[in-house]
Amino acid sequence: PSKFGSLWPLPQKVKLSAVSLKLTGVSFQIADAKGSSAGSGCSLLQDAYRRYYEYVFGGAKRQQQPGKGRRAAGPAVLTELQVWITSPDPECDGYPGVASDESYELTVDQPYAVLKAPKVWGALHGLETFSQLVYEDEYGVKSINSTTISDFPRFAHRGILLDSARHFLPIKVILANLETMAMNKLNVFHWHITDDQSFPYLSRTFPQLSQQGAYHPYTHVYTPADVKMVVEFGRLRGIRVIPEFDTPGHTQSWGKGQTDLLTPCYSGSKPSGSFGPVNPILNTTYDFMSQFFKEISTVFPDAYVHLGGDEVDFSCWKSNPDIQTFMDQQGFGKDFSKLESFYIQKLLNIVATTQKGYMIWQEVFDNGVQLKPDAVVHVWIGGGANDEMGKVTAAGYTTILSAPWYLDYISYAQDWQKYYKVEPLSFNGTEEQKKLVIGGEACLWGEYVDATNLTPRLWPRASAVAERLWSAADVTDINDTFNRLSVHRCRMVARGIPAQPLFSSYCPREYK
Ligand SMILES: CC(=O)N[C@H]1NC[C@H](CO)[C@H](O)[C@@H]1O
Repeated sequence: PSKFGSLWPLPQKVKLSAVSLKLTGVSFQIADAKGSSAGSGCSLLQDAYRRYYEYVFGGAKRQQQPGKGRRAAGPAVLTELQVWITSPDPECDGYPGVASDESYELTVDQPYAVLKAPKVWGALHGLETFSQLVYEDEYGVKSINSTTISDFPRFAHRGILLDSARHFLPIKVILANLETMAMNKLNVFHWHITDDQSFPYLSRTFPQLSQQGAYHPYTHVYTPADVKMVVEFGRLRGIRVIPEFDTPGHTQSWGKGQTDLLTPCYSGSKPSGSFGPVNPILNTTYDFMSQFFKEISTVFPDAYVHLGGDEVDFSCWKSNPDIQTFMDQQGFGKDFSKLESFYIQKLLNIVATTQKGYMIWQEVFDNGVQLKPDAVVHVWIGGGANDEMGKVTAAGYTTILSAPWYLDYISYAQDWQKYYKVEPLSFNGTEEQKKLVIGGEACLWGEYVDATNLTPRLWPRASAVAERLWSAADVTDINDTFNRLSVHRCRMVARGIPAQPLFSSYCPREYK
């Protein structure tokens, strides 16, 4: 077993002792400390206390009395975890953001434990850590060792991308994923909500988009109420919900409901009947995008929206005579990346007027688009990602890394180890450049993933990314990690998450 018990991700500073304290469901409670700036009106914390009480004691089906079984000499009992929010503004009713303070300090001692955090976001992480310190003996009696922990994340942006366009993901699965993210201290849900295959987002302004573009207009859509539920469920767990509406490529489904939006492709002098990327030469395109992203800015409260911009295929633009004429007028010659940049530039300006920051896939940067200083460039292309990290940060842009963490690629054996061994700052650059890397995301694209296999394919492989993004850079001992991750995986299983096994072994409480 690991010297750090089963803590995952590993906190920055941990001092575990051998002094064990008993705790029983009947005599233990989680409560607001007297001096806390968050009182009983802070429903985010009250909700979390109940959730974590359930995690610690809920699983104990067996009746438990303190002192049953091996009689310890006068076992010390832990009766309370006191939660103390120290900042005058606990941010109870706020939303997490890239600058949120997620730090906490946890001291477990007799007769009670104290969890101190400037904001509720750190308290949520401290509650998860506390729940991970509790262990039970063969009689089901719970214990915790006296401990002092001081913790904070190495990176601010620690995300999971899910793709609800290649396969529709039922809300239940999305919420379960948010719950599991919280168990791993991940704090960004990148919702790749639309793509070529389907448009499941029900827009109030343009209802025909899902009416025509969803796999099915009633059973395979996300209503405004569904979106609100995902956003609030995430907020209560300190998780940002960043939607991605990917354009100008990956937009076939948009054209079903918005008929003049996509570029008509030509074969010879006639339209072929197929369509390509968003048509960048029509004013109606930008009128539509203005209204659409205005709505998005009101439905999703996060300060950022992801605008995509990946994998734009130029062949359709090349075939269209009106596009040709436009290219000539603009003096773009045959360089279609200039046309892509023309479109993206106008889109970024539209989104900027909605007071949102934006994230974009790296091609937008690679194609020389003028970005706002707070733009976030998302590095995803495999092979050469280190060079790309160097280039993007040298240009002064905030950057997140996904390239080595495409979890939709599966293989035999323990591939989590290669995700774990990634060092996001291993590229050549100055300290200044390294500071621009705010974190990363594990991506589970949906071509081969739906509700039947999402969770076991994502967990515990994504847990490896979670520790890489939370813990100190020098946490690299793969053997200690294997032991901790094995226990962590069984804890997720015990909490009802069908996380797949690392290797041959067993869990005290198997999935059922
Ligand atoms: C940014 C990005 O990754 N774009 C595409 N690249 C390949 C992926 C599958 O691995 C998805 O198809 C995704 O839509």
